[in-house]
Amino acid sequence: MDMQWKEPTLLLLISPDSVEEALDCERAAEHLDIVDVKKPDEGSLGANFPWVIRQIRDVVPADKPVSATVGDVPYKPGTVAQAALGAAVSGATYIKVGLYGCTTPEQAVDVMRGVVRAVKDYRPDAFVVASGYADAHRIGCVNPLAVPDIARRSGSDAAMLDTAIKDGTRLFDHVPHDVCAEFVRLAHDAGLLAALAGSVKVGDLGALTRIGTDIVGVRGAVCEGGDRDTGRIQPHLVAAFRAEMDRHAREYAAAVAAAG
Ligand SMILES: O=C[C@H](O)COP(=O)(O)O
Repeated sequence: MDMQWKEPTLLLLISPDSVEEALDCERAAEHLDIVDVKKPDEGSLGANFPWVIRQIRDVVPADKPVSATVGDVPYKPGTVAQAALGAAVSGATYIKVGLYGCTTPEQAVDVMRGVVRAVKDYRPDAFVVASGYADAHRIGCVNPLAVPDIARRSGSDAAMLDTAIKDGTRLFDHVPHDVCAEFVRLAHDAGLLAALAGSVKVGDLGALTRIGTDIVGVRGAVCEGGDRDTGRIQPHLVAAFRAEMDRHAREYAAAVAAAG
C-alpha cells in the first residue's frame, strides 16, 4: 500500500435528507466540513428537491459548503447537465453525480463534461464531483479505478466512490484497502481530490487517513442506531466521528514524524 506522507486534511461530508436533519448538522457544524443534500429513498446518490437544497442552504452556516447529489444518473448527458445546473441554481456549490447508468468511461466522460460546463458556466467556483460505485460489479457501471481519469478528462474537481446498494456491505468489502489507496493515488496524480464513502464506520478511519483520502462521506454512521433509512442524524454522533478523525490524523502525523 502506498503510504507516502502528505499532511492529513480529511474533510467530513455529512448527508442530511431534509431541512430537519440539516438543522441537526447545523448543531454539529463545528465538527463537519460539508453538508451534502440527498434523498436516500431515491437511491444511493438520490437527488432532493430544489426547494429543499435552497432551504438547507439557508439554515447551514454560510462558511459551510452545501453539496447536492444529482442522482444515480442514466447515460443521458443533456438531462443530467440540466439537473446539475438545477442543483447549482438552488444554492449547492458541490455538485455530486453518481455515474450509475454509464457502462464505459467514454459515456461517463460525456455525462461529466456536460455537468462541468452547465455548472461552471453558471458558477465558475463550483466544485464538481464525479462519483462511481465501489460495488460497480453488482450494477454493471464503470470500474472504480476508471473514475479518477473520467473526472480528469471531464474537468471535474474530485473523484469519488460510494456504494450503490445499501444492504450493509461497505466500501472496503468491495474495494480493498490497497485498491482504495490506488484510487486516491490516481486522483492525486490527476490533480483531483479523492472522496470515499459507502457505509463507512469509525473503524475505517485509520485506513482512510493513511491512504490520504481527502473527503469522507457519511450518513449511516452518524444516524441514530446506525440506520441511514430510519435513523435521524445525531449531532453527538457527528462530534464523536470527528473526534476519531482528529485522533487518527494526530496519530498518523506522529508516526510519520517518528519514522523520520
Ligand atoms: O456521501 C455519502 C453518503 O451519504 C454515505 O452514506 P452511508 O454512510 O450511509 O453509506
